[in-house]
Amino acid sequence: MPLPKAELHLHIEGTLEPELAFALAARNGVTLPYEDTEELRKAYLFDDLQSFLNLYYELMAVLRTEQDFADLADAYLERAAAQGVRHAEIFFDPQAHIARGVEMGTVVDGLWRALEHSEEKHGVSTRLIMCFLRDESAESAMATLEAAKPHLDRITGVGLDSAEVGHPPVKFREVYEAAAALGLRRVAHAGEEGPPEYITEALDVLGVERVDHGLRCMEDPQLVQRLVRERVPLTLCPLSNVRLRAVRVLEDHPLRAMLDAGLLCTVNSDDPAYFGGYVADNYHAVRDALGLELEQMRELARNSFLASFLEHDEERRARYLAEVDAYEFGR
Ligand SMILES: Nc1ncnc2[nH]cnc12
Ligand SMILES: [Zn+2]
Repeated sequence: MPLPKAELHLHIEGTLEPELAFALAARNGVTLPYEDTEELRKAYLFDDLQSFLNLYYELMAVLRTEQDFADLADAYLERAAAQGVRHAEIFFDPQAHIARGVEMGTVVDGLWRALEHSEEKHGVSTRLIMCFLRDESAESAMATLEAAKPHLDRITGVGLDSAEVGHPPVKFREVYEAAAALGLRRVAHAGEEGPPEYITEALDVLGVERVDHGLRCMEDPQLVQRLVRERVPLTLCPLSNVRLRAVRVLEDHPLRAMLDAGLLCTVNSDDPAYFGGYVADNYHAVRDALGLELEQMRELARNSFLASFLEHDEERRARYLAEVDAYEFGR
């Protein structure tokens, strides 16, 4: 049995495996510019975030109906459960779908079809986090928030993703203020490719409660001190960082140094269909590359529940934490 954990940084569109992409393409009469899954997999060699995003947005063309989104989410939840995930806070990118004529309601209702049965079917509790594309305008983000209003009973929070450099958090100040006024939780990608200043800005201007990635905080010791002091969780994605060349090899990943510094680190998969592993694969990869002790593996799992948006369900959080404490490795 794998170590129980929460996954807090997972783009549902990034779980689109080549086999499902081709199945959905056939179902929807969409032609993909790849002969087969093998040829598609050969395109999974990325130079940076943008080169990945190009393929990520291209493949989304196969997602058209509620059932497509339901199938996508259900496939993820099944895999996640097998990797020990007990709770998943799932990002989705509505603007990327709306741009193709797929409405917000289709996306949310479709995802919900899978999420509403997730506990009984997979033993995984869930939350949905709607991300704004930071390389689109602030006006577009605001219109997206407006379009989400009829669905807010199923959306826990907002996030910020896509191409980071040149799109600082401050661009989305008003949108985040409006989201906060609606009672939505706030997170943002910052410090993946962008500088440490983007992390500070995400905290001070957007009021985020968690930083997605936050990798580059290590360049600024004062920022590290602040993140430790304020117990700001970071949702790290080690295999993603290697594939998108934020770090050269996993052995160079700063995770161990970050834990030693007292940062509240979590390990997540980001876009597992593209980066060579789901969340337990990420845990195992960092354990092997960085020589993490079993107690550090437990710390990562504990952190994932502590950093989750489960506070309206403290009983459940306590149950998950107890499962981590009781977990025996190697059994
Ligand atoms: N790692 C990542 N960074 C920014 N935007 C993304 N969208 C999907 N994955 C992403
Ligand atoms: Zn991400």
